[in-house]
Amino acid sequence: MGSLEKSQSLPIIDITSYLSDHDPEGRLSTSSAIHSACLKHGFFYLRINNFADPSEPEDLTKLAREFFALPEDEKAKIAFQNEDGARGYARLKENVTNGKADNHEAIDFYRPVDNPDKTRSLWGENQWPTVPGFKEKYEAWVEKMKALGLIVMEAMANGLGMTPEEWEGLRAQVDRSFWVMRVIGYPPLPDDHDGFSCGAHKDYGCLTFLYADPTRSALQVLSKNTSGANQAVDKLPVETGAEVGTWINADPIEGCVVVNIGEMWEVWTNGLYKSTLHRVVHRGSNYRIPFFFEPNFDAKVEVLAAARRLQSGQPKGEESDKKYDSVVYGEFLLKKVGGNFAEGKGKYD
Ligand SMILES: N=C(N)NCCCC[C@H](N)C(=O)O
Ligand SMILES: O=C(O)CCC(=O)C(=O)O
Ligand SMILES: [Fe+2]
Repeated sequence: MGSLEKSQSLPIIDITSYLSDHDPEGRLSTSSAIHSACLKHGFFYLRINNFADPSEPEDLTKLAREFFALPEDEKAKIAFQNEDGARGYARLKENVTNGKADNHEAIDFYRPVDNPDKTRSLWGENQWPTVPGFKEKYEAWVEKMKALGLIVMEAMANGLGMTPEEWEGLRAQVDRSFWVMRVIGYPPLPDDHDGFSCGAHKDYGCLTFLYADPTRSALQVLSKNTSGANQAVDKLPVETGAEVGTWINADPIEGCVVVNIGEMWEVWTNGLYKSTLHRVVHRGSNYRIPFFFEPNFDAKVEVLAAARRLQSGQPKGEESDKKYDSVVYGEFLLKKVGGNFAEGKGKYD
């Protein structure tokens, strides 16, 4: 019993077979494990210790600690309101989810754009802390996570039975990923806080790779599969929408990132994969770094034929009905980002 078992209710999948060309069987089983995890949970652990040295994210955490320890007026020098309303620092409780202030502070970075214009939402420039080494170390992490994004996307395409041509088509929607990197500082959530460290939400895009500090029971994932015999759960009520289920802890595992799929995967798979609600109840004081590998800003995301073949039960023939309208990722993102800040506080609300 105990928290380890809770963690293990989400599968642990090793990406090593996709790091070389020499393991076709390993790739097959990795892809099918990811496929099952996406069908069942929308969440899994990805073992990446053969891809990224564990000391790298630890360095990032130290740099984050240095920045967040600065006086508020120093941090305000890179406030998101000074830029495009999205890129930069957001103070404690400035982010809002489901109408309630989130008990965290954060810096958001996005893919740089060709002709920055800070009067357009999302279209400005990243604001980097002056903490020595911050920009270099974080930029190196972005490069790593972008590469990992493409690798996991290919594994997922294989798991869905996409042809090589179909994978090329999907790849072309994510090869200029409009990625987001957040550096989040969580102070301990007080008992009387009306809300969460981060309220229940789905991620917006494609794949989230979360490097998490060791604080346990912080990230909680909504599980609709409550019948698992071994599944230790926190029987907490679910307060958003019509969703029913139980919250399970996704505690960090050494050498792994926590991966979850965003809403664009629901569209691509015609609802076969569900993007899962999650929230954060952080009782400690620490730093977490989610990297969001997202589609290209102008990607037209539409139901994939491979998903419709799977749904019809005839992998070579018939296709199921289309249940999702297509979405331009950047338009979807703009709406989401517009709702992320308290009324009157955001620049473009
Ligand atoms: N790009 C992502 N996923 N950022 C984190 C989203 C946190 C929830 C957000 N405040 C909301 O209300 O949607
Ligand atoms: O900090 C975490 O554990 C998760 C944060 C998260 O869900 C998000 O930023 O989208
Ligand atoms: Fe999230």
